[in-house]
Formats: sequence, C-alpha cells, structure tokens
Amino acid sequence: MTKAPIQIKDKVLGGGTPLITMPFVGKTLEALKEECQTALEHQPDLVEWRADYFEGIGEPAKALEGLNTLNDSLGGIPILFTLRSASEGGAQALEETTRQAVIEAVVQTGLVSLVDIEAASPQSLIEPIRDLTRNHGVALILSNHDFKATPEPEDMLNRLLKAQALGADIVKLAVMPQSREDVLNLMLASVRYNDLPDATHAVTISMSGDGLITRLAAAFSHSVITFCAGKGVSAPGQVPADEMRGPMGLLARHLK
Ligand SMILES: O=C1C[C@@](O)(C(=O)O)C[C@@H](O)[C@@H]1O
Repeated sequence: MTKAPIQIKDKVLGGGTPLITMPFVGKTLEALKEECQTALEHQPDLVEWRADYFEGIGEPAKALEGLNTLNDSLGGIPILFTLRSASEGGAQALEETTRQAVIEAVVQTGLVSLVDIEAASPQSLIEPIRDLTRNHGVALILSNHDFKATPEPEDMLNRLLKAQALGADIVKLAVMPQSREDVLNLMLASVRYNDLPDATHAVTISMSGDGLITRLAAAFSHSVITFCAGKGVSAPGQVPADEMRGPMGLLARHLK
C-alpha cells in the first residue's frame, strides 16, 4: 500500500488506529461552547464541526465567529469542518456559491485541519476547494452518503474510486443498512478498496444500530476515522467515545 499516514497536529491519520471524531451540532455559540466542554471531558482525537447546524452559517463572518469560538475552547483538538449540503443530509439548504464562500473563508484561516465536501458536488466547487486545501495543508475528504439504503458492493467501490479520482486525500462513504448483509457488504467494499495498490485513506460507515460494528471495527475494514456521539449525534448509530475505546483498542492490539 502506497499511502502515507497524514499528520494532523499530534494525531496520525492512517496509522492503524482510527481517529475517534466527535461531531458538534450546536445551533448557537452557547451550544458550541457546551460541546467544547464535552469534548474536553472525553478527549476525542478530532472534532467535526457540522456547521450546517449553526444558525447564520451562510455569512462568512458568522462562520468565522463560530470557528474562533471552537479554536479558543478546544485546547488544540484538531477540527474537521463540514458544511453538509442539504441533498446529502445537511441541516439547512444554502446556495452552492454561498457554501463555497464559507468553506473557502474557513480554510483560509488555517484553523481547520480537515474539510469534508460531497464528492457529488459540482466540479466548479470541488476544484477550487481542492486547490485551496492543498495550499493550506488541509486534508480534503470527499464524501458520499445514502441515508436510505446500501448500494451494491461494486457501486460502493466505484463511489470510493470516483472520490479518489476527484483528488480526495481521504474518500468517505456512509450508507444505511437494510439488513446485516448490507453491513457486511459495506465492510467488503471498504476492504476491497483498501486492497487496491493505489488506494488512498478511506472512511466507511454503515449507519444505525446494525451498522455499529463498522464504527467499532473501523480498524478491521481500514476506515481511518470513526464518528462517536458527543453532546448530540449527527447520524444514527453513533455511541459515546468512552464506550468505543475498549473494543477499538482490543482490535487494534490484535489486528495484523
Ligand atoms: O458523513 C459523516 C458520517 C456520519 O454521517 C456518520 O454516520 O457518522 C456523521 C457525519 O457527521 C459525518 O459528516
């Protein structure tokens, strides 16, 4: 495998132990501050700011206010910035140009370590953001979501490959299982992707209770980030960081 681990402040992404990531879904500065408190108590490896939940996020100045609050209150925990589009589960609908302006303003601050955008975004949004993240040393996640079903394994593999071809540092797929077989298929697609000689880092998730095993066994399916619950959750199936550490550590110690 050719991919080099990515250093994110004092954390190593892709070094064998998946990074536990706590999503923040606060609507106000006060709510974000409370989420920072939760993060300080439970020490996830990363925090994901799901900025689509934040009121007024469409104004870059408001976004920077939120970001500065996080940066001041997180004691150095690295930040993944996600302004999820409404079409892939985002909490509010924004014009594509507005979304782009906010993401660009945030990347330029140098205060975020990773950014997640949807692989299905128009090329006119992906390319400039990809160039900007490269220039600022920010890791780019290109993501895919299906909140209803789990595509066929071949289709899932193709989605990961498409995200890679678009220039992702990390490719991501989150899908909803309708059966236990779907959960296994997601893991199979993830393992097959990682077995490709030029694969990059991947994050693969089967959501809901049935898919929880994919969060706990992220190391097994070569998924480099696993999302936990914080003060709230951003997707079904997330559980508290403290409960994940035991099973995750056990796996990490025994996997080849
Ligand atoms: O896309 C993802 C994955 C996720 O949907 C999950 O299932 O844990 C949670 C989201 O916050 C994140 O942006």
